[in-house]
Amino acid sequence: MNCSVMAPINVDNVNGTKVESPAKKALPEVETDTNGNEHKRYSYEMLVETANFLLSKTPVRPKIGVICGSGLGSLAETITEAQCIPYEEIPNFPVSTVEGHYGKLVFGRLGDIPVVAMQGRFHYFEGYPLWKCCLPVRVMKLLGVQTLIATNAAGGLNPNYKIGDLMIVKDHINMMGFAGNNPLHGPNDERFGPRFPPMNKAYRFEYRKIAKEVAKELNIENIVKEGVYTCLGGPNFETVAELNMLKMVGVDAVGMSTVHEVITARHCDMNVFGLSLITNECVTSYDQDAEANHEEVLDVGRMRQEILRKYVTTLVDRFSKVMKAHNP
Ligand SMILES: O=P(O)(O)O[C@H]1O[C@H](CO)[C@@H](O)[C@H]1O
Ligand SMILES: Nc1nc2[nH]cnc2c(=O)[nH]1
Repeated sequence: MNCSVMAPINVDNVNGTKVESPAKKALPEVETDTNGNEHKRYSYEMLVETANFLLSKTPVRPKIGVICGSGLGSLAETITEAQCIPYEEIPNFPVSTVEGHYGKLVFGRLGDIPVVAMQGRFHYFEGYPLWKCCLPVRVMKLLGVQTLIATNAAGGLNPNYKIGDLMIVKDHINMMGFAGNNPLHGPNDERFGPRFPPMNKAYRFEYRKIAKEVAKELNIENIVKEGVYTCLGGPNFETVAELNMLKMVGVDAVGMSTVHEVITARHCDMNVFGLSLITNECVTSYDQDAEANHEEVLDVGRMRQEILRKYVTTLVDRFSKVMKAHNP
């Protein structure tokens, strides 16, 4: 057998000289996506520059970050003492291209709690590699954010879900990851997290419990469900056969985001809460006439904006109490 021996990572060799990590040498500077667009890989130092830029623009030191899903940008309008920074002005940041995503970072307070909200996220179907879609999550980490609340609009696959329901994300299935597309693909930077992060506790149990209690307090428990989310690459909505396959493997709601953001957040040890707004019913039979469309997604976001604002503001308050209890 002809075995080649790999150089060990960052250890002295027998001659006492430093051996370089092969991973460091393999770092591709530029990645070309399937549309032929080039995306320059960022370094840790570039994200520190981004975070420092943001810290120089605002006195807010957020501990909780919120990602507003499609049509859910109004969540950020509840933020008081708000300072908005358009993505175009932020060094190294991508820009939003989807209707219903404004493309601003909003710093301020939800209740008493200092927060930062992404009014607009980045999706794979816009042409961004997954690692670039998740760049803001790492920037949030560098800003001091400990808890990420990721919201999204999603199609309801579970037959018990109705349009306008809210789904606490219990878990996800990383369908794109099955095909090798993962935001952590490529060289690992240990300053963010480990090479092989666990993912079995992706959505914090304590937060899910609180979210169910708060739903009762706010008298919205009849519309609050809990289930499994999956993200597909999009931008097309799913075929009947695809949806039936996803149903069989235990998916309750389908979208085109969130999973990679949550993986990135867990990799850098942020606590995560996920919330889906069920904006449309997934069509799982050839007899149904309905067709999914983005206008309906945005309309349902508008319809639920008041409830969502109240729910998320209360959750931020409760989560911050838990955070203080853990880190007095
Ligand atoms: O996941 P968010 O950003 O909420 O948006 C969801 O809604 C859009 C489709 O209407 C897709 O972008 C899908 O991902
Ligand atoms: N993939 C997908 N994303 C959505 N976002 C909102 N609704 C849907 C849906 O039905 N499917």
